[in-house]
Amino acid sequence: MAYQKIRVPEGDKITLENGKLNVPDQPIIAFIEGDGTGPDIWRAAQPVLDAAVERAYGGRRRIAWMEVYAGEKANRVYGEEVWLPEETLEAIDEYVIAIKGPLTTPVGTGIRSINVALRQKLDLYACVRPVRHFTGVPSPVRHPELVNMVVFRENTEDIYAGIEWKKGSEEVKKFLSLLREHFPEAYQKIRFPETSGIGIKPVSEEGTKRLVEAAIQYAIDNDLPSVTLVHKGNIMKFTEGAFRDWGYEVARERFGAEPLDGGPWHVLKNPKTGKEIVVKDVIADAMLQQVLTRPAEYSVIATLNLNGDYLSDALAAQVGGIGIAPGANINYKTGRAIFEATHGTAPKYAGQDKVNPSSVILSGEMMLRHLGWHEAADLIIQAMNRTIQQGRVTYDFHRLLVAEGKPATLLKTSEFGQALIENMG
Ligand SMILES: NC(=O)C1=CN([C@@H]2O[C@H](COP(=O)(O)OP(=O)(O)OC[C@H]3O[C@@H](n4cnc5c(N)ncnc54)[C@H](OP(=O)(O)O)[C@@H]3O)[C@@H](O)[C@H]2O)C=CC1
Ligand SMILES: O=C(O)CCC(=O)C(=O)O
Ligand SMILES: [Mg+2]
Repeated sequence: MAYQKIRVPEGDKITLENGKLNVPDQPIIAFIEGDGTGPDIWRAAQPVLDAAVERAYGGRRRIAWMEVYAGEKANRVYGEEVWLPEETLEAIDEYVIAIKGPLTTPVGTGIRSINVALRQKLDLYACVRPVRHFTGVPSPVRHPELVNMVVFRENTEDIYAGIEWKKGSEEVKKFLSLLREHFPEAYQKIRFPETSGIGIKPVSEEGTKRLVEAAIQYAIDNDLPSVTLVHKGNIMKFTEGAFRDWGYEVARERFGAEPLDGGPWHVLKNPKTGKEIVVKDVIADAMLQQVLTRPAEYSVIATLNLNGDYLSDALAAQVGGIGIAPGANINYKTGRAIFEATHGTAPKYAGQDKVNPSSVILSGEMMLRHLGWHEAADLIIQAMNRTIQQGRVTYDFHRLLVAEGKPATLLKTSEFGQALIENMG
């Protein structure tokens, strides 16, 4: 396809065959630099990913990076108020895999999230956020090494669908009159109808089942002991409660799980190892304390969009903070994916070459594994371990290490990237 502003580099397309990726030696991979600190971290991350590929494959493989635009940079390239150009979506769709920096979303006004729009428009239904501790990373908890979880956050529905109307708007008036006419009892429950904004929370059986299926399959493929469905189903019975019920249903229907001691927990046999995998559920508020008090009991977590957003930042804090929290948005049926850090644009640090690039680098590490380039991914993990153990860290870890009276060398974003490259292989 011919693009207006996107320059397609020399290289080959990743293709999809029966849902499996076909990765050439010089794959074209799209990237979005991001807003705020996005350019700082991407400038540090790209050389690290390139060095890992170069060292793992001795020049036989190379990523051909293709910049695509979204957010503030799209305004500069395409003109004002162009936040997510159609050709950005087309290019990611055509080239299958992308990695991105964070993009700004204003609070209470202005455009809706471009991050969320990318996930929804490309139907990247699973937001996968692994949370693990690297030895030497400072943490506010006493045993961060017990935190080893992977959050599967539903990525396309829930209140992130963006169906909401402002207080006093024509839309809200129309909606309230519809409610008053057809659902008078429900209407009575709205405490202050004249001054309410209204939001809608769609949660579907299809959306839930494909997400929980991906989470259980991940537990099978990675020989993990449990999948926990996290919901607020006591209060929101037909959305979050249904999520739990559909989750157990897919465990039974798709994986042959059976109720454990009469239910509601289930157990299934991992077809690859013969070991048991427990599928359990925990109510979301209790889960936020459980992950602090009994983290070793949780492994894979499957949850709805908002719960997953909260939980992934809270879990990241336990292993050093969102500066080291990677993620991926994946459609497991097609293999299409956008890799991105869990954190946002951290605008107060923009342009200072200061923040931690680990989240986006580890998102790149996830991307390399998704491509099947495990040797390059392993080099990144090895370099991360070495560099952190040398106490060479960015401001976020440095301030915690200093507070603990531990030795540490303060590095800039770019210097941390260089240290990783030095420590590779
Ligand atoms: N996927 C995406 O693109 C996301 C975008 N956003 C957007 O980002 C903007 C800012 O959101 P905000 O709520 O401030 O959250 P951020 O995640 O941007 O920042 C919150 C705090 O987290 C810490 N932090 C963030 N990134 C890093 C990093 N790379 N290294 C070290 N520490 C880091 C900083 O803590 P400290 O102050 O303690 O140093 C920072 O002040 C909003 O517009 C929001 O919508 C938010 C989340 C995800
Ligand atoms: O899109 C945004 O601005 C925030 C998204 C977010 O917090 C997340 O995906 O974790
Ligand atoms: Mg978030």
